[in-house]
Amino acid sequence: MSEILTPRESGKFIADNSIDVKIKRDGIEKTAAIIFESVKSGKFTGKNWKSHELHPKSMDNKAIDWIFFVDTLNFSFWTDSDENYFNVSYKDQVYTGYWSLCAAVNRALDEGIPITSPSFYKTITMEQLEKVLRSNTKCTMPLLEERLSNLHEAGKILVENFDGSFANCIAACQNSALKLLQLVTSTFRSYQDIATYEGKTVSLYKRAQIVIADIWSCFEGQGLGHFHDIDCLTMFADYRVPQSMVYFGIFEYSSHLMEKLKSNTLISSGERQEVEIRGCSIWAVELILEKLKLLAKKDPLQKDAILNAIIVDFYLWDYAQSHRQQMKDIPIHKTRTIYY
Ligand SMILES: Nc1nc2c(c(CN[C@H]3C=C[C@H](O)[C@@H]3O)cn2[C@@H]2O[C@H](COP(=O)(O)O)[C@@H](O)[C@H]2O)c(=O)[nH]1
Repeated sequence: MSEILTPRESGKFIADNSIDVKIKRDGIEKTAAIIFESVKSGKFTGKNWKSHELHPKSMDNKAIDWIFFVDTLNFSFWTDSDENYFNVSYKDQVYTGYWSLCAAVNRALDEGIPITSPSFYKTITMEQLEKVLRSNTKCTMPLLEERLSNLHEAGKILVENFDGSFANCIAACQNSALKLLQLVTSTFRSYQDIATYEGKTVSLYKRAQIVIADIWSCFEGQGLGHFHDIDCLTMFADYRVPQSMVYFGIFEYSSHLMEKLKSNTLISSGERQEVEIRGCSIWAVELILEKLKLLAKKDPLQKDAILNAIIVDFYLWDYAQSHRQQMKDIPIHKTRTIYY
């Protein structure tokens, strides 16, 4: 296999050659200014991750195994029609999408099921997984078979090679995010999120990067969550952030692509248009970050603000979650995949 471009190199290469997705300079400038104001006002910080009621609050191995379990299943929650949506009730709240996965995991733990322990999920049965992920509706989370095999693969490797916890994978990487990224993507097949574009092998590594970002967020950059090179990560190329990209005027889709998305046409994993949406997401966040850093440099009070692709990504993702109504006419791309 030809040399694999890093996610950042992949983002630039794809954006430079993209046909159906254009990145708009003025959208970049405007969004950087909006995010900067939000960071400046303290409304948006890296602490948002931990403030969510479903995310772990402790900074220990239990939290690490929770995060790795969730991120091993953190993909493809969209359903082909709204009435088929599954949802999970937990502590008097109803959750959908990514949050329904988190709610289901916490519900299972409350029920005494050690769902996040690799020694448990390495041999989990489909029946047990269906019970853990059960929905209020008759619908199940998509790709259950793939979720089961991801868990069997990850559980087996962690028990046999890392003494039963993902914490030992982190400990083997001398606080380097890059080393941990390389370990995760070379050890767990389900995290090998790469594609071919214009003859080159590009990497998006969405779940491998978000698991590191989630641990960094949960540990507030300390202890096992301290990564001296955390800024080497890019954003996490999923199907939700592109909605924000269109909303903020950063992305302009060709009419051909927009018609395809609006007609709910499935795009297969690795297809050119899918890779362009994901690669341009990565590059657009890099361009926003570059502007953000310039704004912070000019503002003495903000010169020490924590600014990286993670913060920009979380802002855009959380914005899409809290502005569903405003974004309801912006279609997501529908690719059924285990990678995001
Ligand atoms: N780029 C990016 N993609 C993210 C997340 C998250 C979890 N974010 C929380 C954790 C920390 C942040 O502060 C957020 O509170 C999930 N996803 C992806 O979204 C999709 C699910 O969407 P929906 O069907 O609407 O739930 C699916 O591909 C999933 O893999 C993120 O942060 N960034």
